[in-house]
Amino acid sequence: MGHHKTLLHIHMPPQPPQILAIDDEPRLLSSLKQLLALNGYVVTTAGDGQSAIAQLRTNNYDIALIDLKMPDIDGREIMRYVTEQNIHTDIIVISGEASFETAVDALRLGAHDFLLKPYAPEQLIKRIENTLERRRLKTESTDIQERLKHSEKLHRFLVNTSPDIIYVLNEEGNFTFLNPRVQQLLGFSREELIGKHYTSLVHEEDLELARYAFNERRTGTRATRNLELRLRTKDDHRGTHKSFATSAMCIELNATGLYSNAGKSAGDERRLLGTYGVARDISGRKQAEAIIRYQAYHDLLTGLPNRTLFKDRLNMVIAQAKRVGQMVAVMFIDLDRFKIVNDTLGHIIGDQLLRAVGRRVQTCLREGDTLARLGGDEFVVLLPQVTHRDAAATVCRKIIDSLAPPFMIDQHELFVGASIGVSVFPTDGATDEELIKNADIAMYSVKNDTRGGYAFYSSNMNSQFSQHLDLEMGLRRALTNHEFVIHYQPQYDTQGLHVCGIEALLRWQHPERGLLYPGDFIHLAEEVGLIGQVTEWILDTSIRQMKAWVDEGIAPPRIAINLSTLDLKRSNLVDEIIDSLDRHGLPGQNLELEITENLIVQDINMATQRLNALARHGISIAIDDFGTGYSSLSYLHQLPIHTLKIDRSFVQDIDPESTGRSVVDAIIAMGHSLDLTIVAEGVETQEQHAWLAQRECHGMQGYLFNRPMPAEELQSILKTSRPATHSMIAAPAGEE
Ligand SMILES: Nc1nc2c(ncn2[C@@H]2O[C@@H]3COP(=O)(O)O[C@H]4[C@@H](O)[C@H](n5cnc6c(=O)[nH]c(N)nc65)O[C@@H]4COP(=O)(O)O[C@H]3[C@H]2O)c(=O)[nH]1
Repeated sequence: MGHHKTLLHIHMPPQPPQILAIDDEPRLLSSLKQLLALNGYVVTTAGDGQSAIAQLRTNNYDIALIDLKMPDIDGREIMRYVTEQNIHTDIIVISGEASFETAVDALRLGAHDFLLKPYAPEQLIKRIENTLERRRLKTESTDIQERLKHSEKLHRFLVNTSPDIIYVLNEEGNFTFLNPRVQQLLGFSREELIGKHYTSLVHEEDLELARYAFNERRTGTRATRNLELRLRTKDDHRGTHKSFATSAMCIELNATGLYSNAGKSAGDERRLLGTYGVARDISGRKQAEAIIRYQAYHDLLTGLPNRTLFKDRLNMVIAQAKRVGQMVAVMFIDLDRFKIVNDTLGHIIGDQLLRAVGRRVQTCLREGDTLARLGGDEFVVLLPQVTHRDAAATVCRKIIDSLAPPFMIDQHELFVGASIGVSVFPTDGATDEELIKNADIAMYSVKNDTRGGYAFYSSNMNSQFSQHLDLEMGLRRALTNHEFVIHYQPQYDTQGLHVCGIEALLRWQHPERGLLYPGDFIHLAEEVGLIGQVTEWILDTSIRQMKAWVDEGIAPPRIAINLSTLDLKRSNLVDEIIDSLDRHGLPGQNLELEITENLIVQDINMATQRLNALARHGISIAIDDFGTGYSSLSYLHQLPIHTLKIDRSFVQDIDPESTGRSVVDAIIAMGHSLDLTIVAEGVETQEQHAWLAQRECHGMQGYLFNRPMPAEELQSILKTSRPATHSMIAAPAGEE
């Protein structure tokens, strides 16, 4: 802005006034010069009109003293020149003509003063001083005007470029001023709005709120501050602003009354002029708030409502159902094989699966039903209006059917079943908490018996559930409290004389419930993610036990340890086992790992890789429960398998004329042809033993010989038992 110059020159030090004296009489001119110099003025002289004009053109004079009558160019012409050229020199005419006309003429031509010859010197000095004083006042006032202009410009600039809408209303509430921002934010042009009532800009639902605020008359602390309002936007103004509601924009308003004598003394009359207001666009902030609110009420993974929103809706629905006497159903859905997918394929696939499940379940629901995700693989459904239980049952079946076809995720074909528990208001609970809890209990009962399917809550499920919870809590403590023990069951050779193998079987010495068997808790340990630690403990404990026996001079046969389906999927399993063997100084030849067929079939590549790594360390692999699983025999060639264990259900079916015989026959024949060791489980009778011995089954395990027993008991058996000649016996390191 070029105004700085104007502002600056005020502060410059005053210069001595410059005077040009023009007269054709040299004597007069020199005495004039003397007089002025004496009074401190800087004087230039010109003896004729020509040289006077030349001086005026090139120099700045404050004052020119002009004699009207001159031979060449007279005083009048000089004055004309000064006016035409817009020269800022004040002129004092000194004339010998005393006529009134001459004086008026001179003044009309632009002279500032008129002095009649002859004059007293002090008269001239007085006139000069007056003229200078007038000049000074004039410059000062131009400066002030300049400054005012400048500051007004500045304010206009501030108002016009303000990010906020700034407006002024008159006393009636009509717009008299609006800054250009209104057009950018709301789409209305200023011309359109000037003269209109403010209500034309306020969203209709906020009119009441805006009253006395948008047209605020109060001032100071009582005026409107930070009031949130919605303003209307022009219909064709969609998308140009960030507001999510296209027909409204959220603003924050500050407004105050405008009075005529604002800031003046108290006695003066205050006259209302209108309102001055500033409206700030807060749609960005509103949007951020909306996102935060969304996050607080939604599960970000699936975009479904979360527990908070679900409970909110459930409470509303319960209140309504109470009034009209209706039923409400809450379903608790738990995916059956989700954990396995998540543990083995990773959470990225797991997340995708959850989203896909959410989408499928949603297709089974109607508008008005709510599907929410509580976390993990737990979903809940709210059916707000249920006429009878069958309706809820139908939805359950629909959901189960919808989840039956495999999910294709990242080239994995994934099967996830669902267990659903249902609770119904008002019979199964009066509050949101109760209904959700009881649906959860019903879901657990489904999981416990069948897995997959649905069940309605019934009060006797409660005790089962609390037992389940107790068990879960107890299990978490069992490891640290040393409540696990291992029982060992020997395996005998064909004749049943020599111990040729040992199986380690886990027991839980529960502080209240006594000795628990794996069937009671292994599944739970898998579910709550404790199985890894449990396996590690069994491996370490049984390897240590073996080493202790070796050290005592007992040559123990190979020990078999059961792995859970989840164990083989752990990438650190192989290291864990080798570490444990190394730590106790026991060779891999002493160890056998029992795995089930299902595990291998699920991921044959991974199984091959891990089992080969184990086999390289001399560890042998046994297929447990052989014949009960997928029975896909093809994998047997690929894998380093050493032993097949015939499931006890077949062994116990070995009666004359029964089908069990032919199954066992087939398994044994196949084992022989593949050069595998065959061990029969659950041998309880002499007949079974005899029959198996006749078929040359290599090993036998069962109550006929021994039940699983504590280490000390087995130790005495091992001491008396002579090592069998069969290859199943591991040669203790460094012996033979
Ligand atoms: N009826 C009858 N049963 C007999 C006879 N002889 C042995 N048994 C039982 O048959 C089961 C044999 O173990 P499994 O098939 O590997 O089946 C095991 C195994 O799959 C699993 N398991 C046991 N210990 C562990 C372990 O440490 N880790 C893992 N992951 N699973 C284990 O739990 C299952 C059940 O173990 P247990 O209850 O100890 O049951 C054992 C054993 O006590 C008999 O003559 N008649």
